Amino acid sequence: MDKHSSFFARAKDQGLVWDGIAFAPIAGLGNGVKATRPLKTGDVVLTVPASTFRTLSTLSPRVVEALPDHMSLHGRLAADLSLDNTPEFAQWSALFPSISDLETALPFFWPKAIQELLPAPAKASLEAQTKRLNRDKTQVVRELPDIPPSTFTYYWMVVNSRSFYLPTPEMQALDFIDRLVLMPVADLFNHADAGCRTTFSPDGYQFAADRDYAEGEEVKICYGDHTNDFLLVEYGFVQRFSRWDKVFLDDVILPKLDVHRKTVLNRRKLLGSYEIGPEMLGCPRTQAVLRLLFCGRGQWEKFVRGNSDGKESQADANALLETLLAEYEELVNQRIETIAGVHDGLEAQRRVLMDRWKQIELVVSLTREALRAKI
Ligand SMILES: C[S@@+](CC[C@H](N)C(=O)[O-])C[C@H]1O[C@@H](n2cnc3c(N)ncnc32)[C@H](O)[C@@H]1O
Repeated sequence: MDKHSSFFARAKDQGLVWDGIAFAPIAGLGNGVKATRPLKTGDVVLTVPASTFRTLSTLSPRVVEALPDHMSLHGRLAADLSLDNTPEFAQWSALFPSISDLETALPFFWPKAIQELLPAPAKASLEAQTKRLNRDKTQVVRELPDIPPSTFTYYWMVVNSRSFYLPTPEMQALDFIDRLVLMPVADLFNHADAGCRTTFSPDGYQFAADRDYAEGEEVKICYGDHTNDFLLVEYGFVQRFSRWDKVFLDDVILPKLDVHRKTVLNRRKLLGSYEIGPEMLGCPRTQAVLRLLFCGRGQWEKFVRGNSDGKESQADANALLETLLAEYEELVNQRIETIAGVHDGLEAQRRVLMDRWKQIELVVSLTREALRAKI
């Protein structure tokens, strides 16, 4: 990190305080944060003053004038970074992943043939992400034509993977997912499913150890209770074990729903995210969609309204779940075989896809076992 010493010196001059941590390359994760001494639970390791935030109130006049207020803050921040040619920004952005890092890691940049092999929930996240990016890009191409679209896309992904949530009154007018702040230095923390306690006050953000850390151990934060499909699309990685991971049956259920059933489910906010697992077998959404596939409409309405506990249809629901799990197991095996045989994309992209499908394979098999033991 020596070549970045002027960036960290400037951050200190601006009032950032860190204690017991240092910033260092972490094998396979880019840069990160390490404990430089044993840390005790509650030790404050980093304080970031609000005066160093990059957010709505710090957008450059050019961006404020050119881009409408109704455009996402995400897009406006990406435009702001695209136009920033200050030496301070050059120091900060020298720590960002390169374009080729992002092109390797983020499914958005993958060849279509490899994107097609993503699990359904990851495909849904990718579709939503692409829609948000394209909406912002259209606006920027029109209003700030000197920003090359590829530069905007790069910074849009940088904002996507490095921003924090800002709960200030001025953010309340924005969509929840758009209440964003960029915090140089704090954006070096990597993700774990449990990590440092982050506390916001009008003075800024504080990061405190959530547990004891040994000297040299990596200190992480939790980006949120995200599934691996979400982490892959938004951040470009999959965790080996995560308490927040979920496996869904969407790949086999969604193709079985006709337009009418999709409309009915959509109206009740029950379309997609049909979770499975050995403990719950099928979550309430899964139980609801299973019944929509075989119950009469009246019986289904009673079930989803909570006017029936569904006991009378449970045996049929279990039988259908078993059939769908068997179908999914076959599809998962096919995906694994296909990924092992394709040459599209990069080895790293195929590897992460394979890892994800192997995780799904395990959950499907454990769920089948648990269901068999029950029926
Ligand atoms: C906010 S940045 C964290 C700092 C980043 N490692 C860097 O070098 O700038 C988020 C990015 O770090 C990487 N990352 C964070 N947590 C990770 C993890 N647990 N496993 C693998 N990569 C991780 C991903 O590339 C992610 O998009």
